Amino acid sequence: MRTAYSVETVRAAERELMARLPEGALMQRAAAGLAAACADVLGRVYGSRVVLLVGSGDNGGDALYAGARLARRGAGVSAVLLAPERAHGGGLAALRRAGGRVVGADGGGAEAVVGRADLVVDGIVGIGGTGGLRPNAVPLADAVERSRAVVVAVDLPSGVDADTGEVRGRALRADLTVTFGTHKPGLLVDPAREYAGSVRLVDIGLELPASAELEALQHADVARMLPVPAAESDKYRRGVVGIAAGSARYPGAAVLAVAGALRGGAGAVRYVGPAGQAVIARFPETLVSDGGPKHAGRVQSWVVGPGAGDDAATVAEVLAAEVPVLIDADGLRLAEASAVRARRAPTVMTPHAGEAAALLGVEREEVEGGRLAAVRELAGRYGATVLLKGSTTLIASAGGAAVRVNPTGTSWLATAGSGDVLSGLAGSLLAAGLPAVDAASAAAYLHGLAGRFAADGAPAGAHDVAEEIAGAWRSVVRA
Ligand SMILES: NC(=O)C1=CN([C@@H]2O[C@H](COP(=O)(O)OP(=O)(O)OC[C@H]3O[C@@H](n4cnc5c(N)ncnc54)[C@H](OP(=O)(O)O)[C@@H]3O)[C@@H](O)[C@H]2O)[C@@H](O)CC1
Ligand SMILES: [K+]
Repeated sequence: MRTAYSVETVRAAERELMARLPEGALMQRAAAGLAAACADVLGRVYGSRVVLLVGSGDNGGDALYAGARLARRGAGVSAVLLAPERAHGGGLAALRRAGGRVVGADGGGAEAVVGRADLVVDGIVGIGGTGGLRPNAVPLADAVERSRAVVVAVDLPSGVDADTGEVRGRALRADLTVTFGTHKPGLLVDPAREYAGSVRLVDIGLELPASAELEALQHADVARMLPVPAAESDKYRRGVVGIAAGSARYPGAAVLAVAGALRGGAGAVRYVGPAGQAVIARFPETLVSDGGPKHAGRVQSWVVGPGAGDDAATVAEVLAAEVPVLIDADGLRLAEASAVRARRAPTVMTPHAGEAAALLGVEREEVEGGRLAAVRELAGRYGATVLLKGSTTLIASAGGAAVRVNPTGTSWLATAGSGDVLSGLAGSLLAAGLPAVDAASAAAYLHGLAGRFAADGAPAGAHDVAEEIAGAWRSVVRA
């Protein structure tokens, strides 16, 4: 499991550690890790041209000490000071001793130096930052974008919000971010994550609490969650998932939700709704019934909503069931908030940004810009586990535990019907007995991998994604 901690927690851990170490030791650890990463990126340090963008705090200090290390190995290092009178004194002295030079930020000279750089180190601001880049950094950011230099961000790309992943204004785009002690939420959540490039974590010895702000599952975590049928399992013990989806107008949504559900580990899939013919033609193993959910027979979980059109009665009927329920797509619009809140069995809601915005009564851009706040707010309001789909899918539970961020997503998944497959898959894992947050996050993980396998560099349809779930499952449990 990869974890991320808030700035406040990082600061507390830093204070505790600093009290036990000689002054400056922590910064030296950070700078050593940063210099090593820069050397890797450069390949050949000797003779390379390195430009440090240095702000007013310790983030700039890290950059200066790392620059000194690179200068001692023969790099030509120039530091651009954005706040000359507040630049880290020790770091500046170290750089000068190593033969580095200092360039003023004003007057255009700095931009010319950036234009000739092989490597730019962004030490403008780290976890002490608020808001986007300040005006005097903007011409430099332009010069960096125009240049062919590789950009390495120190701790965070400057201009992004460490705790929320928001980008309120201009930020510097990095190819690599070297972060210290732990990931910060902004490195895992869009839009900030996109600015970070790849992320390298340098251990500086911080001791962090057990519960993190964010968690990103990895293969081994998902493998532990996935159901394994025992010798004596019958279909009810493996779980039966009910799918109440599709309409005369959208029969395909039912087919795709069933396709996902059949690959999710439940022992059987029941379908109720007007698309029974289409479902059975494609998947003869489905148990199709034409009464409503109440008359469908025993299920251990329900999925309601994909392609449901305006069938509010079915949504209400499903919400009254005392088994875990997943609400998706049209179901999110049709569900009564009070009926969701009144449920005692777990509820999972799977909105994309537009649906989440409608539920919260805000603009879509607000959700996209502040995904972490939006998913937490929805989970709290509905007393549900909420999976907010997107380039970084987030899963929050009502209790306020760590938010999960799915690391396997791919933009190829932004295709019609892909969400229907996901809801069937997650519903199936719920029927198999996974806790709501695990069912939702394991489903997102497998779905993302399946999307990557299906696309493999070329567009793929939602049914292709469903077919690759088995391959994704195998790759997770065999890793
Ligand atoms: N924690 C750890 O374990 C370790 C931390 N280490 C390092 O220290 C870094 C944190 O250092 P830090 O506390 O000095 O803050 P930092 O980010 O350099 O900001 C400095 C000042 O910048 C200003 N400012 C604010 N917003 C701004 C903006 N948008 N654009 C421009 N300027 C802006 C604001 O001052 P203001 O101008 O508002 O008075 C703020 O106080 C951390 O990221 C890591 O690299 C490692 O060395 C070792 C282990
Ligand atoms: K930075």
